[in-house]
Amino acid sequence: MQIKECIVSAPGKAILHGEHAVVHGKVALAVSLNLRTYLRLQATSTSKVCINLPNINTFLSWDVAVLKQLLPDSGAELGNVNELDAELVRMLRNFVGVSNGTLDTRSMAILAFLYIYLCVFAKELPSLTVSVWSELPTGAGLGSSAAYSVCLAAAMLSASGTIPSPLSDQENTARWGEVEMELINRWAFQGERIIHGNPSGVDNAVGTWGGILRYRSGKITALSRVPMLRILLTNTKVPRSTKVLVAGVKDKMNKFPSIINPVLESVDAVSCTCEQTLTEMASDTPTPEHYNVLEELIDINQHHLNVIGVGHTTLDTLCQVTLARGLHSKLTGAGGGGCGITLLRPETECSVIQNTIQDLKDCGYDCWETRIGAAGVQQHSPLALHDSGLPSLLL
Ligand SMILES: Nc1ncnc2c1ncn2[C@@H]1O[C@H](COP(=O)(O)OP(=O)(O)O)[C@@H](O)[C@H]1O
Ligand SMILES: C[C@@](O)(CCOP(=O)(O)O)CC(=O)O
Ligand SMILES: [Mg+2]
Repeated sequence: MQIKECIVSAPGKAILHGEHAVVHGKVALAVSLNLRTYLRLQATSTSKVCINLPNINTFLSWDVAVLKQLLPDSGAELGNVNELDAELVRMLRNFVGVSNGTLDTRSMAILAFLYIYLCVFAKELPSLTVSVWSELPTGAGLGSSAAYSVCLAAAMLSASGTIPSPLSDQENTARWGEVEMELINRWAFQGERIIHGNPSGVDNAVGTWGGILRYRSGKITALSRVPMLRILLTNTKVPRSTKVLVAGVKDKMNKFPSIINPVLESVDAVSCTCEQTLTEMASDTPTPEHYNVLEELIDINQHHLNVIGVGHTTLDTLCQVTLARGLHSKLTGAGGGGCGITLLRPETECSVIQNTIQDLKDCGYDCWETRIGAAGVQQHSPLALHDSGLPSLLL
């Protein structure tokens, strides 16, 4: 099979409000980040499928003939785009040698890759090499799993000819149309399901569309009128697993439904109030009162997230250290460690920001000001990335 080589990228995300609640049908507001995952797919004639994942120190290859044995004899259609094929996942777990409850970083990345590869190329498995490299910290709440899944979906759909390349001759970087992005998003969601267990779909939606999104039960709305927000990102560097944290919230809901459900309702109201405030700020000149509301919402939500059991002492420290400088923070993503966001007000002085960053670095955290609203999934010409500082295996 003649496949089309390609290089794609997708952004990470920060959730402003609604993490965890969004898994249970509540509203989340999420923004794309200027940190991306890049994937290069190359055609080979080795009769092998190779995957290079330097961020997680994983370099593997399989014979195409061996992978063919995983396809059903009947020629029945494999996992369609709307549903995870439980039988294929079970076979892949056996093949990779992992149990159902595995949290192993490598196994989940490999399972997601093989699943999408087998489903998209089911008719004729090609030999190829896929290399992925990310600017995002892995497993820290910034949606690295979704950016990885979006890249896998975009590259394999494109290489198989299922979606056309959006790049014209003169272009270095281009984006797909709505129909193609819809398909990429759906396959990426299946990748997220393999990595997360029970994802809401908000992360892969941001990785696909980029920008600032409102997300509720699969309904994605781009917020076009929002003020330019300045945000500090802090990585506590405490490792955690989204899958475990999401399952923990579900357990708490089952144990104390009358206590936890109202908290999730309240998180929903926080997201809606934040959306309303952002819309007001974009239509009028943002006032200090608007920022006061945004700060209060951050504090309220951080308490809620602690109540549902996804806080961490390092995140408490983040909130205390930034509050000592007059700034408000909350965890972002699954919590339990990982990253937090801090809102910067327009009048916040440079020296305050620099001192806050230094305080947080002194705690052993990484901290930087981020730019939000980056483009969603893109295809690049090899030329576009030549001076980009990406590792040579991608160029
Ligand atoms: N660059 C990457 N290369 C390989 N696997 C990745 C990469 N980024 C993310 N992953 C996969 O995603 C998992 C992390 O997902 P998750 O626990 O949801 O955290 P995050 O908040 O970063 O999305 C990793 O264990 C790995 O399986
Ligand atoms: C906790 C959750 O709301 C976000 C998880 O984000 P991350 O994997 O921690 O980047 C889960 C989800 O929405 O699927
Ligand atoms: Mg994730």
